[in-house]
Amino acid sequence: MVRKAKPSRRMTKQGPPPNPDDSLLSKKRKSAAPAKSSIKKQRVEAPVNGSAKASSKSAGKRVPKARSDAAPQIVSGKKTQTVLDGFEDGFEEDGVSDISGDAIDDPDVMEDELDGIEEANLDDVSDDELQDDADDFDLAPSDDDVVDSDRENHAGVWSEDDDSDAEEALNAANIAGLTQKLDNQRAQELKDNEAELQKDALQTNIAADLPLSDDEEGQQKSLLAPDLQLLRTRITETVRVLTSFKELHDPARSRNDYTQSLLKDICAYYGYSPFLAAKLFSLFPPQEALAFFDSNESPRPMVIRTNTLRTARRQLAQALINRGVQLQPVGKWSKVGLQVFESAVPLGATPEYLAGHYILQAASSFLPVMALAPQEHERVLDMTAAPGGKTTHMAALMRNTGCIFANDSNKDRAKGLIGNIHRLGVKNTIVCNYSALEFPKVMGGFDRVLLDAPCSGTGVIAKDASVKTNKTEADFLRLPHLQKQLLLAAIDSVDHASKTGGYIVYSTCSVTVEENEQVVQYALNKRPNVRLVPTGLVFGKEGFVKYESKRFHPAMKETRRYYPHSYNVDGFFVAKLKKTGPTPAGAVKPQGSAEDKAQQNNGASVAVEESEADVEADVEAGANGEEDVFGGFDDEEDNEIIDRALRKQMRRKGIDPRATKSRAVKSLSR
Ligand SMILES: C[S@@+](CC[C@H](N)C(=O)[O-])C[C@H]1O[C@@H](n2cnc3c(N)ncnc32)[C@H](O)[C@@H]1O
Repeated sequence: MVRKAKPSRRMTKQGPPPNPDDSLLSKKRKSAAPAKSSIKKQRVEAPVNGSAKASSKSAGKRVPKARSDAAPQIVSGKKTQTVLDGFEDGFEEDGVSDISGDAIDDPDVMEDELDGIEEANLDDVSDDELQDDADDFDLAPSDDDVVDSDRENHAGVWSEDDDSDAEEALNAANIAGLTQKLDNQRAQELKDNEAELQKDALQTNIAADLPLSDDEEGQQKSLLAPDLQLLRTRITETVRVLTSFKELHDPARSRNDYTQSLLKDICAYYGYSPFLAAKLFSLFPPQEALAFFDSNESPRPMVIRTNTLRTARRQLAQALINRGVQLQPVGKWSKVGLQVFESAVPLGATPEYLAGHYILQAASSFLPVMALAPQEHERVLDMTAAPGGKTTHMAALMRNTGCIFANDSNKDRAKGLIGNIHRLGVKNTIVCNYSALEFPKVMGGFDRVLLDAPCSGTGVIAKDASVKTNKTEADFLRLPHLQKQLLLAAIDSVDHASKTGGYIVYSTCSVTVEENEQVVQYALNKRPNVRLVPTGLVFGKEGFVKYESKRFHPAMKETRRYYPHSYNVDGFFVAKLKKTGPTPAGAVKPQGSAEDKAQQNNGASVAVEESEADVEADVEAGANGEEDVFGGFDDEEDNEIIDRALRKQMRRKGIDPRATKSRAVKSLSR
């Protein structure tokens, strides 16, 4: 009987959350230096079973690293049992396509490995048999498995032929040498610790930036190390006051006063620019904001998506378990995700990886594709597709039928896209290399379009800490402008009369309102022939209908927001739109479409049906007596601000602002 240990926060399944609480407020901050992403680093120490420490140690013993190419075998009965627990609640029905003969015959599938995996079907094996199998493989490494380098080295020195004097002398010399070595090591450690403390103190720069009370100053002078602790305590205390302001505030200080000093502390503690700290802080109540900042200091769990064109999740799980990977289904909401807790092998280089049985993909990246729900035999456009995580997911859902156009404007990134398409055995996809802005002209009439837009990345700060400092006001003008234009292009590329679809999904890995609700609202205003519909996703927070002075369409609550502190996934936004009528006059028509031909033949404009969303928006606008209830979408004004921001940014990047605008835009959006 295997008892399950209470999982740590990092190992909890991704999905519907525990509420953020104070326990989340005690993580050490991470500097804004770009995070290096390596598989090793992403490894989560928490085990599937037992305490984190004990398990990671024993796993290290049980699974020698050099065994990545070893023949599949069950390494530990305990581990197998644990994963079976996961299978019970998470693997009931994979709902995946059978592995078609085609897929297996594909020359780039490793036949041997597939055979092995087919044999490892858990359905066919009883629990007892599994336990028996597991017992055959002892947890302790056998003599054959482990090369004891110490034993080899000492053999010459301590052989039975040595005479005892020489042995003693050698022993003494050995001990002296060892002692010296340990002393040196210790001295070096002390030096390193000192340097680390100094560095921390420099990074926080507290003394220079913040006015401190006499008490705090006294404490600060005594040692540099407690600075962070002091700062943390003050942050927690200020949040406490802001949360129960009436009861706890000092009458001499206003709410704004508290908020400003809290923001300063947040910048110092976590390393954000004041601009971004304020922007992100404004999205949440103070306590939740802190949980958000904290969660950006630790990585999200590593997740892989089963490629159901090649295998089934249960089979993949078994194959990886046999290689010493500890994993579990990502949560009930996904039938293809596996969360990896620890791996004895590099997950980007296993035979299963090379054979395209899975792709390393963040859990939240599943969500836009699940919302789009592409159907078999449809014609689908992925406007910004590289490196293809979502394209290949769509191909799997469509069981390699129909046709996907996978487009990306960046040629280099498109190479990665092509690589993934080949590795994963995708056969229904055409890769193209246009600016997606051109798309309705290049081709239209799609059943569904995915726009996974380029964005500021404020949802993935845990992966790329440089976002903390390198995003400026100009980025939050330039990016939303591009996103708005791209979304219009996406809408115009869809066939409103599609028998099976007519849907557009807009997503970003950013949490800012400017890049999400505001972009969707702009599209609702400009395209009365679309309306927001439910995403069909079983978890996620509602999009804002109200943010600061802005008011959005009530249907904006159908959009979904994802936060690292709420669901332990990357920050994400997903909106789903249904096209209800033809593209309005004046908008670019899909080339070759009936509307395009009609326009070219008659020079006449096509009538626009008024959508529900539009009528509602008009009614609301009228009721408020305002011209534009949502405000802030004045194109001319927008363009002027963006031009100015672009010129400024170009000068900073050393580009001549007198260069043509289109060239400048191109160079900056690269
Ligand atoms: C968020 S990434 C897409 C990730 C991709 N959907 C996936 O799941 O692997 C955004 C992509 O948009 C591309 N991009 C940026 N501007 C574009 C444009 N105007 N037209 C087409 N692609 C663009 C970038 O090269 C980048 O690959």
